[in-house]
Amino acid sequence: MIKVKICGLRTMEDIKAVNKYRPDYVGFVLADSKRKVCRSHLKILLEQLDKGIIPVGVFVNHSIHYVEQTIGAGIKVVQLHGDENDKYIEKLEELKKEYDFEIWKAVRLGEQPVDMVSEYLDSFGNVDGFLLDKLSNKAYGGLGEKFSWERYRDIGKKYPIVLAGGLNEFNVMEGLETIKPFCVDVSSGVETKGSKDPEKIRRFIELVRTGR
Ligand SMILES: O=C(O)c1ccccc1N[C@@H]1O[C@H](COP(=O)(O)O)[C@@H](O)[C@H]1O
Repeated sequence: MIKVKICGLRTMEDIKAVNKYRPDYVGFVLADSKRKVCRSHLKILLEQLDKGIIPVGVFVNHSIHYVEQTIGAGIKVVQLHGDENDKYIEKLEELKKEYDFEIWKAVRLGEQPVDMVSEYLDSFGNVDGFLLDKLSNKAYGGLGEKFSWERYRDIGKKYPIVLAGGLNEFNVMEGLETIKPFCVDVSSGVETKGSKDPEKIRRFIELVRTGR
């Protein structure tokens, strides 16, 4: 079954909604953003999160030390959404001797040639997933903008892909069909006036799981 990640949780109300509708993953943004949570607040939210839901930390060019401490706080997937390179990821992988976690590298797509993107993905060796998002000069992510799925449709066949960027209940089925990811990731598309909307979360998860 396709996995679902709901990203950008900030409040106890958000936690209650995901505990009720049960996505596979939830994301907490540790980077500068209107959705940023600090680590002490993250720990409080994680205490209330259903243990069957996997918590993902979204990092942008953080130090390895900071990421390690956040894994220590209970994060199970490290989503690298900045300019982290293969050397950075090699160092992070060292921590797998001590902690049980996955690494997802975000790749932000604009107009880059498909071959170049493939080469770039190959340079990362052992990451557990590639998260495809829209490239923008406004922010590293969370903008609710989609990239050209058609242009990159062959990438999904070769790599474990998390599809992100501008997903919502009206376009996610087309995204699944075109990119064939193992997981879809949504933040802006399940918000109303800047806050997570439990009803949109429910509809998004139900649609991905049942096709209706
Ligand atoms: O959500 C943010 O504010 C954010 C900030 C910095 C890096 C990544 C961020 N979010 C990630 O962006 C994608 C797409 O989100 P959207 O659905 O288009 O709003 C998603 O992976 C979020 O985890």
